[in-house]
Amino acid sequence: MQFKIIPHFRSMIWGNSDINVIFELENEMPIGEIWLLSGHPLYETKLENGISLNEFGRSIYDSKYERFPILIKLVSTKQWLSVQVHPDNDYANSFEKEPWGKSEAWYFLTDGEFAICEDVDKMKEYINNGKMDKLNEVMTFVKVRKGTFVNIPAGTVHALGPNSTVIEVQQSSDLTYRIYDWGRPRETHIEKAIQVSKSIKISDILSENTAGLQTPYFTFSTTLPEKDSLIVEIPTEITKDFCAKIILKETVDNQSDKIYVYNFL
Ligand SMILES: O=P(O)(O)OC[C@H]1O[C@@H](O)[C@@H](O)[C@@H](O)[C@@H]1O
Repeated sequence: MQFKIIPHFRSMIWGNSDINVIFELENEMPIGEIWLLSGHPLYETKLENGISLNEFGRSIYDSKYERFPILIKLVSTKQWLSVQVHPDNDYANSFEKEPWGKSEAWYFLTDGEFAICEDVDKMKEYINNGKMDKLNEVMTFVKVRKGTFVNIPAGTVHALGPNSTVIEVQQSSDLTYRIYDWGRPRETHIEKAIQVSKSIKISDILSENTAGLQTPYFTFSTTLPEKDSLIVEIPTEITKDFCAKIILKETVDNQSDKIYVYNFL
């Protein structure tokens, strides 16, 4: 059985107006995110048959989760996103009354760029000395090729770069603590960010020339699982009818123009 999921478009200051053109959208602001699959209260996606994702989820896992446990977006950029960090489960439970933190991972559909901070103590020094506009000095900048996977565990200080389009899989959370927004006037959340930031090495999160990656929360891959599983299938080419599909306990042929998310229940 397969169910198409109706996508939802979110404008972002750093978004990519090419997406507005592809989907023939009239929004004045560029679209930055297409929410492909979400049970999050900010936007709950519906399946093609009118059922909400959470309703569908409950028919599978009963009341084990308060909402569908993963959230999948297409993120497309023209500018840098903020330098930011996400909390882990413990912090989100204790201080945000949220069921989950936000570990995430990206698959680059285009060549692109991102940055992370490998030395959080140094970042704190810069923040304490008011050197916010020099934070780029404590970031490691990485250019990547189309087809690269990047894991961003909660606590990683990161920024997705301009002219990058990624499929982003994450725990179902919208908790983002911004540290620096490149001079744009949006709110920052420095105190919380400092509490949750961890030093992470590039070599531990970059997966080039691999079939995918596994996190404690999901598997994200160019290949299908060996055993029957609940699978989300995502196309790698963006066309007007671009959408994710849920595939339920069915043997599907591995297709080279699709990527898959599974092992998330
Ligand atoms: O705070 P801004 O720059 O708008 O970025 C917010 C976005 O950041 C990305 O890294 C992802 O975590 C997205 O899920 C999130 O919505």
